[in-house]
Amino acid sequence: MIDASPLGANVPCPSFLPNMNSLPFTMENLGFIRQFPWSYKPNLTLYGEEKHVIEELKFFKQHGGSSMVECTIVGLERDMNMMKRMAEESGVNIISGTGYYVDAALPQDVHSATQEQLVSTMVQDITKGAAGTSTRCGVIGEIGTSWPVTATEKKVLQATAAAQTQLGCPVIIHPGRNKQAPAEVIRILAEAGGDISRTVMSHLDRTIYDKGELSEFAKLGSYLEWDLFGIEVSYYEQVTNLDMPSDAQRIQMIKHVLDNGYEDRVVIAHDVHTKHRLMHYGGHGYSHILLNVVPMMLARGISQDQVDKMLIHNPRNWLTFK
Ligand SMILES: CCC(=O)NCCS(=O)(=O)O
Repeated sequence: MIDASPLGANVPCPSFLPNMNSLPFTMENLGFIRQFPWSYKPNLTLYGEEKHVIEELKFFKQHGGSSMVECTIVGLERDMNMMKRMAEESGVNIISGTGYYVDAALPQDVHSATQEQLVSTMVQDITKGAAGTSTRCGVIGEIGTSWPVTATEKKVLQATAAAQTQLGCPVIIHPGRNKQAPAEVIRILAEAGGDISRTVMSHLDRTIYDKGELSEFAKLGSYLEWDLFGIEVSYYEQVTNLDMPSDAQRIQMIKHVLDNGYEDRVVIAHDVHTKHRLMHYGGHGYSHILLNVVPMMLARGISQDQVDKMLIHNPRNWLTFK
């Protein structure tokens, strides 16, 4: 469950629709919302949508889904009690994240905290329970970083590496929107003693567009994640001179790394953080990969064995504490 308002902070309404935020979420406005999802503030929270999220998790389970990694952390309005309820009611395992989102979304107490305090909170969230509950997190992240990485984000990355060293836990990173960002984050984590082989670099869809550069990044040894499956609009509001790839292009990039021997390193996801991607609002929901993407992959020369690695074995290995 997420409030992704930080993603809308610097995204203006389209010039021909300056009052977009006052529009109701209706079928006639759905075209605008799909084109400008981060401009439309009512789209940026899933709070109030619990009933639909639970129904859609049940649908995911009916179609073979069993677990979901839920990366809502400090800065994105995590609610541990709600996630527990959703897991219990839907029957889907929810693996919840601890940690800190991008600098601009963080409360002042995170900026002023010491690295040791951040480590202690993340370790506590995983070993005892998070946010005053007895519900424990199972992963650190997605840790938010910008480009360039800010001082607070560097402190958080160093704290993440220290917590990971203590616990042997999985980590997932949100890189800044620049092709150099993933390697820079890996460098900071590695220098702080982090285990890169147990770290997922997310959002590669909108970060590394070139196959050669992707091959270079893959050599650094992290898991490689394409997690914006289902976003099928090429206009990327966050960086308007970059294209958001289609599912077909995501699959081409994944096939490239699989063909280069990285089949134990690829993971995929939907990163549902807006209303318009829920089935209730005309979106693809949590089952798009299982229902639509896997058949496309198989038709494009990716084997069932490789699909099973991406959907079962690689996530299982990543999520297992060492
Ligand atoms: C809140 C989840 C998130 O940050 N997703 C990535 C969105 S984008 O940076 O790729 O636009």
